[in-house]
Amino acid sequence: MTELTALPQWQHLQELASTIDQQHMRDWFAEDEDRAARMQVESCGLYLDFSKNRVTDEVMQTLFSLAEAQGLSDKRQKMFAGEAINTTENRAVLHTALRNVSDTPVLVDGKDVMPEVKATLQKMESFTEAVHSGAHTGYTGKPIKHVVSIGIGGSFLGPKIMTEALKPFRHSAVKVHFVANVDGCHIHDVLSELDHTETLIVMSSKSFTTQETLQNTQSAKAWFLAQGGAQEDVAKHFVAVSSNVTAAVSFGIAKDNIFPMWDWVGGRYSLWSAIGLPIALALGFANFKQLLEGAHDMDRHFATAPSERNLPVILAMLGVWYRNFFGAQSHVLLPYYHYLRGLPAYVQQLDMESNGKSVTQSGENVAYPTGPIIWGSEGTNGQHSFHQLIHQGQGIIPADFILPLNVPNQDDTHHAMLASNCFGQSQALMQGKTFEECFADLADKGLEEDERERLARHKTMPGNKPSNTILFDSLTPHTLGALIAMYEHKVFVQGVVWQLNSFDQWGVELGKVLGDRVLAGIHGDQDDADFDASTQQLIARFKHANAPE
Ligand SMILES: O=P(O)(O)OC[C@H]1O[C@](O)(CO)[C@@H](O)[C@@H]1O
Repeated sequence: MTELTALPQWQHLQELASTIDQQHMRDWFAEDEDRAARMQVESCGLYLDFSKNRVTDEVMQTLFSLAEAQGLSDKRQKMFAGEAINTTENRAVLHTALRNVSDTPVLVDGKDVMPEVKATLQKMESFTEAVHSGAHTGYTGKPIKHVVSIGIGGSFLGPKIMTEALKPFRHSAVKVHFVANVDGCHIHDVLSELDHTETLIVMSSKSFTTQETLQNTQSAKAWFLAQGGAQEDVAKHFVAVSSNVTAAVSFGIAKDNIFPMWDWVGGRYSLWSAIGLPIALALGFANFKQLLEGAHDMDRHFATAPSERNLPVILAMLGVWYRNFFGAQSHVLLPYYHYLRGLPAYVQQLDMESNGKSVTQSGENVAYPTGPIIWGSEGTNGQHSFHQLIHQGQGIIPADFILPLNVPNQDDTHHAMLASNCFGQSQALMQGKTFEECFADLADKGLEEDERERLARHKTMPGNKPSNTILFDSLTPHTLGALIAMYEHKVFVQGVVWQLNSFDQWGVELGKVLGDRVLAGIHGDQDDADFDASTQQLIARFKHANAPE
């Protein structure tokens, strides 16, 4: 395959970028009254206005052509077809099969995986209904009122953030709590509020080897027993989701209480699998199903829409444009909806664990920037904090503004203000305010000319800062499914362009191994000489502070 940077499309984009760097979006809007109408797309309940980007039609066409030159159509087809595109782990990548609500079979190594997927969904549905109806009780016969979901990374962020985002859809029978960190404060705080006879623990770990999740589950079990539960009562209160059924059984989870998943589901793509059980318990299975259906709609859109109308492809290629041709180091997500406040953290794992890589599929060092830093928080809070840097700081930070047009349980006053802030911010980022405008504004302040000039320089807003605006009618499970799947496919497209394997995460392994060794060092089971001088010093301080009196 031709080196990415040697492709004619890449070279052409470089030329276009140097011209566009001299132009201002403000002028484009003034000169081209069709711009906004042309640069908008709507599908799966999501509306995208991408007109406030530093792109022309020619740039967009060249970006789409670059994606094709990198094999987008072929690789997308391979992903949906269950080919082993995760080449370092020799695995298929089939989160799309988990939400395949059609009757189409999906083959992995010649075997249709859909019967297993459907059987697991059925098991989730029956269990959720049994908990909600009170058919599944705790060991004293009391109904389950609290669910504690224990898991980390993809076994935590998806369930937690989807449950939070869909708060208006919550089922009244149970309240779901989440524990991820091995920091004991978290599990202690959650469990200390609960009655063990009414509590169900859902332990979620694809690998069943993750230190944090194993330890938190052990602590939860110790709590359950200390509160008066007996070993034979554990089965009524502990279930697990894992692809490692053998390890789950030897840990002590009853076989019937294990919800399976498969190695072709990546952790950060797993909320659609049984990892979504806490979502179903929190919202009811029908709402979980709607989430899957929304994602499936986005899958169909991604697979079939031409690039010009394809939401994930457009977003991905705009990201490539800024990352590779304008030096953008990060991308900010700005959900203007309190319940969607967790979205930046969700997309952060999705994007940064997928494309935070410097070696191509074939093992060569990349010669261009890859995955950006993803960050952000809910509007309007960010406006009174970090937006300053987006407006007047150096470089560009492309932004996604995300807003539901309708919200539940609110009067219109708040929502109109929220929307006006959202639209006002993207407008300010785009148009800015010139030195001359700022200077004129200071005319009647009674200032000396040089003071007016000095202040106007500080007040000048460069503008020309890019953003997308994503709107939807209201945040239903269906819309949320489509929104999350859109970001998943955006990450996929960027991985294709950058020639990365977006589905492994070797970068997290060394820290785990060394962390285990340090733990052995703390317990005195590992020789000090095995650590560098700094680490020895830190361990010594920790041991000293925790030494028995
Ligand atoms: O579900 P598991 O196997 O416990 O893994 C949890 C998380 O840990 C990671 O492997 C990274 O450490 C993530 O990719 C994953 O989502």
